[in-house]
Amino acid sequence: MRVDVKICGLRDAAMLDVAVGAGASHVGFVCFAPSPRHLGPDALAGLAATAPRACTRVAVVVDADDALLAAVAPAVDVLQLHGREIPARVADVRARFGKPVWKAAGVRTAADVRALVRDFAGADALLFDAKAPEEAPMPGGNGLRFDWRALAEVALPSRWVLSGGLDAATVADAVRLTGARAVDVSSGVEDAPGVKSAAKIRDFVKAAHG
Ligand SMILES: O=C(O)c1ccccc1NCC(=O)[C@H](O)[C@H](O)COP(=O)(O)O
Repeated sequence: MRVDVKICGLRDAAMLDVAVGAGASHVGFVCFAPSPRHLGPDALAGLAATAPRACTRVAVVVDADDALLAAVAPAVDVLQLHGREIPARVADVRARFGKPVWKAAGVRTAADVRALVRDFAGADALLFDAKAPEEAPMPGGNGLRFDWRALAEVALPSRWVLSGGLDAATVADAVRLTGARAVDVSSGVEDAPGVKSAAKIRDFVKAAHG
């Protein structure tokens, strides 16, 4: 079975086309003002509308309130909550907005992974990212990797996504070592923060599928 690939942090139609053409199954749009990949709700909706139906559109938000979620949810297929949302908030967002919810969080140790799996059984998928440094302005999109061995010690749910510091050079090993069926990348397919590279996107998807 082909590994699902989410190219995250897309900001323009040209790179969206590259991602879709390369074979990405998911495309991600970040709505979080401190991010160099930030799109406001209108820009996000406009770009998401151009994605083909076969591609799953994911909105990435951080501790978003209902007003923001109401603005982005109709434009996408999945809401990725990438902040300090608690399990009850995940359940609330699922019920209120009628979209699958991915809970994303930074992990460092097997204990972190175990806690996430235990606490967020109600999420439609878990996205394991690297823990951001305390001083980092963003909880994700930092190009940082965690020790994938943390995943091996925990019974994982059926739907989870491997993320954090992946690139074309590492993704095949990451898939082989973790058994991931879905991977996510942002910095690893960029030339600079927020500036996607067509060549890196193509290389990443090819390596993930390889
Ligand atoms: O990408 C961002 O700018 C971002 C900002 C705030 C929260 C989440 C963000 N990205 C979410 C993603 O799904 C990223 O692809 C994921 O964190 C991995 O990023 P990277 O390590 O740069 O590949």
